[in-house]
Amino acid sequence: MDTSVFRLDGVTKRYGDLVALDNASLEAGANEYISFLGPSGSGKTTLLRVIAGFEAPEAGRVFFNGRDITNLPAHERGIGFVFQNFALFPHLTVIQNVGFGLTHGKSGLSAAEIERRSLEMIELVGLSGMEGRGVDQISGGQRQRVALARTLTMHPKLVLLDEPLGALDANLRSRMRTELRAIRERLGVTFVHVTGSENEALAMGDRVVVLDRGRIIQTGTPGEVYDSPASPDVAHFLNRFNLFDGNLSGGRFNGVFGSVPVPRSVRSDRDVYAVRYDRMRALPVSADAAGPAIKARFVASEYLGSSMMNFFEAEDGHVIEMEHHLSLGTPQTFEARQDYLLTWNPEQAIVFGREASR
Ligand SMILES: Nc1ncnc2c1ncn2[C@@H]1O[C@H](COP(=O)(O)OP(=O)(O)OP(=O)(O)O)[C@@H](O)[C@H]1O
Repeated sequence: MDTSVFRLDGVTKRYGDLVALDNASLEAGANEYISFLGPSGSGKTTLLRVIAGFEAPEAGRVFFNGRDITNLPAHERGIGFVFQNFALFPHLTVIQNVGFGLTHGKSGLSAAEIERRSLEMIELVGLSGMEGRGVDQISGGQRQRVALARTLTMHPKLVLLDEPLGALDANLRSRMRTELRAIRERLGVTFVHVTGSENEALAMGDRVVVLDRGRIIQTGTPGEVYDSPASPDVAHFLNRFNLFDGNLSGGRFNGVFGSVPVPRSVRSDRDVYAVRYDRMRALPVSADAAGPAIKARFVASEYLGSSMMNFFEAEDGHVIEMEHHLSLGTPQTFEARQDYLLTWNPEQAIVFGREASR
């Protein structure tokens, strides 16, 4: 039996010669929160639009609640969609926007029932007291909540969110993240969320789906994707790894940092050595590093709230990032334009290569 809320089977979508989605297959269960992560143009929005029914795929099938909906028009699918720009009706009040789908659709509900459901959703998204305001009299974050409440009043089992937090400032974004998760848990809705931000994808998703050039290149929990990126591209999109080119041969990786034994490696079409930013250590340039080491010049630090990011530049121009979590104690300070020796424990590196063991 098909217990998934939605399932994609080999979906391909082309725009002329461009393959926007290439044989994408994916399944989501009830009450899951899925994030799509990928660089600009990787097909995230296209995937969302195919599920919603705004785009018809050239190949493959789309199932929703066990039913093949590939040829069903968007408005008959019962799938909620929150647009990037919220797409609210500017001349309507908050409550009129929230109740719009029920008032103008085929709900058959009485005006009193529509009002009750709209008020319930307005409360859920934390906008009680603002029902009568025009949507031009509320903030960006509040408009985002109106858009969400408008979708939720229709009681969809699946809600698609296209970069819903992109228009919000950092503070509001992190509050909305928490609220979206809470709403999901209260209503038992499956959310699919498109984001270009690796932080958001890792923070919000029960599962993260990584896209690149129209292909799904990895699906896993945030922990799995973070700890075991499937390819150098995934490691690159996560924006948490220093990546070094080189050569994997006979169980050793030869790179700019020397020749290092590689106990485990991941099969890939190219040889890349990845070290997480928070695994890097800086020693005085005269120190004798026992393992891999690169001489690099300190460029700048950036305070990120819970951690400090330090930027170094190697002699070949490669920028190397080193993160220090402030929970681990006071960060090291570095002298501008001074050289340091950057090193790490090779056990903690992730190595990709053509001759890899798996
Ligand atoms: N209507 C369209 N006509 C032609 N090409 C399109 C159309 N919509 C999208 N594309 C192309 O399809 C590819 C995938 O686009 P899509 O919008 O899905 O990417 P995305 O991952 O959502 O990107 P972003 O993060 O920039 O929004 C891109 O190369 C884009 O230019």
